[in-house]
Amino acid sequence: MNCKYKIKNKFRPEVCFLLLTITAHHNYKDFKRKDMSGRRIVVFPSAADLGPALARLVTARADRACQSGSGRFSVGVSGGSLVGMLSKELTALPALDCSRWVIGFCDERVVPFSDPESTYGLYKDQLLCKINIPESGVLAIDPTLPVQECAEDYARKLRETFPGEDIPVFDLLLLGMGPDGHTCSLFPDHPLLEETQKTVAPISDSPKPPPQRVTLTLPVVNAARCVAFVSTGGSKAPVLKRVLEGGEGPALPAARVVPSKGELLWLLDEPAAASLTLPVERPAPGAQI
Ligand SMILES: O=C(O)[C@H](O)[C@@H](O)[C@H](O)[C@H](O)COP(=O)(O)O
Repeated sequence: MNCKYKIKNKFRPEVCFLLLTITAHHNYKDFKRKDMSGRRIVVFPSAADLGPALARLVTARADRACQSGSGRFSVGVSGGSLVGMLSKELTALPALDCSRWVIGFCDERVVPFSDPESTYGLYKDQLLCKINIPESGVLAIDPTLPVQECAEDYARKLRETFPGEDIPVFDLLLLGMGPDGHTCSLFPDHPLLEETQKTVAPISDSPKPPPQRVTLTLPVVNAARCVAFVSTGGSKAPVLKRVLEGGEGPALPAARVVPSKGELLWLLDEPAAASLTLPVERPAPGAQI
């Protein structure tokens, strides 16, 4: 068969139409998965089903980051119920290599690490002591400092960890959301929601105890390459509807997480998603999200 015929045959109109149809279907599927703001809402039957998918997301983004220019994976973690889920799922993975990971805290309570309220303390016991992350890869606060100085010291640590970046760009931030719509330690109607200069801010009047905390500010959260909320349980259903589908009054803190360039994922279980009416994804068991 001469070359000319081969080329002619390969690009027969029906072949082109088939290729175009497949490409369009793939793009439509991808477009359909993301709503207009590039946000994806992924719903799992239960928190037990969500956990392994979260671990797959973290390790997939870690692999991607470690193979990128930086050669490392920077992830910010939150407290609350995420500590147990993330620790359980990551420590269950065989041969997880965290040697090039950097773990920061999206927010932290200014209490001694031995205090059961210390997010670092909980992660240290449940995760950090069980993975091969170097000590230099864990960005913990100095809880012995007064809250203002503690925030300034943490901002310094971020500057050193993300040299040359006025606003540190994490590869992945894992956020929770309270029943009042707070995330990190950014609470409804709090002046910190308007903070645009600081990367880390102190708060001394947290409505969720303990009162003294430090938190990443929205500029840092919204600079991340990927932000994934993890929210489970029926108690979150009403506020999730307001955050994801809109409602009266000023935007709640979780609704103000709109990454400027990065991806936004909401990982929910069915009880938390029960009040939603907008399109969501329900992945097959074991699917990569
Ligand atoms: O340290 C904290 O308090 C958290 O970072 C906080 O922002 C948490 O993510 C939400 O309160 C949701 O917590 P739950 O998932 O436990 O409801």
